[in-house]
Amino acid sequence: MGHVDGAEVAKHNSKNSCWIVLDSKAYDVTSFLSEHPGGAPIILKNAGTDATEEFKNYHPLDYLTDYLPSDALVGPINPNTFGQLRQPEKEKAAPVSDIDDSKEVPHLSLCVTASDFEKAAKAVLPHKSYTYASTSANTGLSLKRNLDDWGRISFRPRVMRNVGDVDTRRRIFGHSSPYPFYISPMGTMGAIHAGAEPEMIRGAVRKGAHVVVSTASSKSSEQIMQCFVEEQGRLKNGSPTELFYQYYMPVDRQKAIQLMSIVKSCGFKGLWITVDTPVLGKRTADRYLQAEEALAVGIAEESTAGWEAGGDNAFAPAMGGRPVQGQLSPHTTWEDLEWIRKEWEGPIVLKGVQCAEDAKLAMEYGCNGILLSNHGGRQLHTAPSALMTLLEIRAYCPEVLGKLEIFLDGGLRDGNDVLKALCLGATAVGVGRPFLYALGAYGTKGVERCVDVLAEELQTGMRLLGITSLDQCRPEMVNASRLLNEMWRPEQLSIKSRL
Ligand code: HEM
Ligand SMILES: Cc1cc2nc3c(=O)[nH]c(=O)nc-3n(C[C@H](O)[C@H](O)[C@H](O)COP(=O)(O)O)c2cc1C
Repeated sequence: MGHVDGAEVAKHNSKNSCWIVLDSKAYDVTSFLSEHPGGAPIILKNAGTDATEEFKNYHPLDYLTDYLPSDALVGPINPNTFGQLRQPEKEKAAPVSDIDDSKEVPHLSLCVTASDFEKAAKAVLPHKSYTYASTSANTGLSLKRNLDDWGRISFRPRVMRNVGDVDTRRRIFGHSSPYPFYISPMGTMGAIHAGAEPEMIRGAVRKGAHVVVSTASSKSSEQIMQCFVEEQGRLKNGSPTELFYQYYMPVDRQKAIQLMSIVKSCGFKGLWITVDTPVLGKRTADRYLQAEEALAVGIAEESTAGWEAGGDNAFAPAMGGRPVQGQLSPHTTWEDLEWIRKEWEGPIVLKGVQCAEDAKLAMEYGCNGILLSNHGGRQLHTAPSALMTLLEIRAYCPEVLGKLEIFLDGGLRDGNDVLKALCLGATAVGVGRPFLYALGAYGTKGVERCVDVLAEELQTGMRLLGITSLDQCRPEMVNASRLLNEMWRPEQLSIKSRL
């Protein structure tokens, strides 16, 4: 294949003919524009340029062979002609290359609650990145409910209990952590901080918090695990942090098995299969942004193309808000757990269980844990909060609580609230956005601070509640009447036996 000159590539910079240089090779991506899960505008802005560095912020180079048809390759770039390429536009929705000094980020000490990190992130992140992190489904009611429900349960504290020393340790599948909370899986951290997942992991390891790593990460599983091992090495393997893997099942069975074997060989301690995303929810803020971007580069008609509305393989890891071909299948069923179990011997958690019936099924299918979650309010409109689902489980299939490890996530912004979940039978709680915002605004230091903020609230909360270890959490320490009043009730009370 002959070499191509930069000047030739530079000419192909429109939606009618769009070439781009990635990893020193020119590609004709004209027909791929409408299929790109991250949207056509971002590629068009980089048409005729060398976009390798920006590309690597979002995805591994393997994607070029995985997702582009082989005839898209035009040829390697003539090495002396890089200077002839178009120069990328200065002002674009790029991931933060570092903290942007021109914008004011509050001093880290001013982040006193977990919610404060959002304000800081909003101040420094590019609009697109902040939108990606903060967006939620439809009218935003699922997200709002997640945030509100923690406050709708109150404590019933005991006094005079000698609470001088408190122990906040908890185990997840036998792996001890200093805290009963962990960092939830979130995709595309490269859009939030140039250090991406490794930056997040470093903060977690320094504090001993467990992390669930997303399939949709900006870095490969191997890179993430390598960073983990290096950071552990720096701390003489003294950190209790372990990494678990959040699994979006690829449609292609071979790829699904291959991914699982990578996860296994990397040494992740458990598989958290996301089951609330057969298709992507309607991410409203992302949609506005896509429409604006498309209008700005004059391709409004592409923005309503079929690939946006969903299809057989509909799934997009968050930011683009578009379905990704070949990713999670809407055809997944409970029976799939049978072959998954053959391939994966370690703990399996179903992430995204939202009613008592499914909690019971998860137990019957041999799962080791369930994560009660509505994906941070990013999927189904008016989905139940995790607390609501937990109350349902207590009412209709309490046997699940003794058999499975129970995790909750969504809207937790105060360490005290973790205690409410534990009193009602949870093992631990996942925290998402606060850590992402902390990463975006302050990198590793922000992640560490976010752990400290939650941990301090938790410790104080335990003392004020009158307990010194988490084993002492009991249902009678909380008043959940308000949520119980609104809990789902079967039309016929015999449902309990049918669950
Ligand atoms: C031309 C070859 C390209 C291919 C094959 C490709 C492929 C993909 C795929 C498969 C995704 C889905 C997300 C995932 O699975 O991780 C994605 C998302 C994305 N891509 Fe690309 N991409 C290309 C070029 C680019 C370029 C040049 C940029 C930026 C300069 C870019 C920026 C993005 C962004 C921002 C997302 C959204 C990330 C998310 O939603 O999580 N892509 N791309
Ligand atoms: C920006 C962002 C990206 C996410 N990416 C994923 C993902 O790749 N896989 C997944 O299972 N859940 C993902 N989630 C959902 C989280 O794992 C978690 O369920 C949710 O964020 C918890 O709610 P919180 O952000 O209010 O704490 C994502 C959430 C956010 C905010």
